[in-house]
Amino acid sequence: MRLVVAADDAGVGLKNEVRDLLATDERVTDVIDVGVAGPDDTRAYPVLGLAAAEKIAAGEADRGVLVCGTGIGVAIAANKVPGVRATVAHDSYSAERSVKSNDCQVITFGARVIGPELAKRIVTEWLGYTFDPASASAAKVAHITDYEQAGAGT
Ligand SMILES: O=C(CO)[C@H](O)COP(=O)(O)O
Repeated sequence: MRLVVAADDAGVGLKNEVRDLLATDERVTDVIDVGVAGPDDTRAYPVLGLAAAEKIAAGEADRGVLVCGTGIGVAIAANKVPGVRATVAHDSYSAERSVKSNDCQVITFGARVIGPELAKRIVTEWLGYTFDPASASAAKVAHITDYEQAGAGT
């Protein structure tokens, strides 16, 4: 699995911890870090959330882990990229359902909300979940995709 990671200055510490963990996971073949590299880079969360989501939309990454202060801003930004589904998930059950129910490719964390050990545990679990396209959830996700592809609001 190819992962993309990104964070703003509020999330960079947690992002780097998660990135380093992912690099040691045998299920992960590649980790693309689109930044920021450190807290001195003050580019705002939408820049990083969009950059990471575009890697997924372009087929360069399979999934992403994004971090900002709350996880909310990067999730909103990532969800603006067609075909990308992102959510904050600070608990194990939500992380599981984000994949199994919603086929989310992106999980986001708030570095001001969740501690690094819990975030890393959730990411480790999250890597093991897959979406079943034959499940009853598939038609529900397809409804969203169909709306998006038809041109939202048109
Ligand atoms: O959490 C954030 C966006 O959801 C970000 O890290 C901080 O945003 P701000 O409160 O607008 O500075």
